Amino acid sequence: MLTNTGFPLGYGRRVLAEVDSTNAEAARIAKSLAGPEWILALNQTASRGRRGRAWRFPKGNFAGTLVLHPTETPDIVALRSFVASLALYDAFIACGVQAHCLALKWPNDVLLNGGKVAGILLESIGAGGSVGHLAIGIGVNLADAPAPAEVEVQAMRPVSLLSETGVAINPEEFLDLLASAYARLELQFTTYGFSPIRENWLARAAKIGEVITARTMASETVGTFETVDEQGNLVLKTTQGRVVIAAADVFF
Ligand SMILES: O=C(O)CCCC[C@@H]1SC[C@@H]2NC(=O)N[C@@H]21
Repeated sequence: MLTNTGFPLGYGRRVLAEVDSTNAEAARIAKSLAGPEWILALNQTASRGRRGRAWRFPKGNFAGTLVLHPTETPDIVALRSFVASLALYDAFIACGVQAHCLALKWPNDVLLNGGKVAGILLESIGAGGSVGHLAIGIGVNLADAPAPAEVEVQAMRPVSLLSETGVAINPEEFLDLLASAYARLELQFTTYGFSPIRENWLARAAKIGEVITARTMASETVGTFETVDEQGNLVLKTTQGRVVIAAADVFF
């Protein structure tokens, strides 16, 4: 259900002119929030990406974090990266992007015409073994993308929504689409569990059935991308048999 401002009921929304990182802001304010809250920054000065990488943020792009207060165990909480990827997919469709141009890359990138248009950084905020609060940080190249030379060698080619499709949308409009899509999928996740999310994710996955490389700091595994299991792990069929991978960077 939407409020009369077009934002999903029960979700808070704050727009900051500038912040270091919306995920850092999420960590600062999470305890003071009574419910789910979207934090959008129109300028972000210290954007962070997965695995300690920097994330380039030119003005006009989307930098937002959803703060949640989940009560499940950490392994279930982490599956929300798939919920967020699907929400991004649906938000792009709502912007007018053709479905055949979009794909989801494990664990949680969104590809547009084969290039990376959006990334997700999931961080738990809390003490001890409990998650406490969850920050789902989302960066979307709406207007501009880094030049290939600005990202790691072998990283996916960065692309922007504007350059690939001609669709011009500002971050606040994009937030409305994303927040609606996320709220619908979050309800599906908490009601029916991971199965429907997993099926929808797999139906949109890039390179299923093809040979890919999964790389961690310690090892590299080359194999056929078989599936993503019920725990969200990547499953590769290799010459040594089935390999189940919980965390890695994937290269095509
Ligand atoms: O490495 C990735 O693919 C994830 C990038 C996530 C970037 C977003 S922008 C909003 C939020 N705030 C941050 O500092 N990072 C995330």
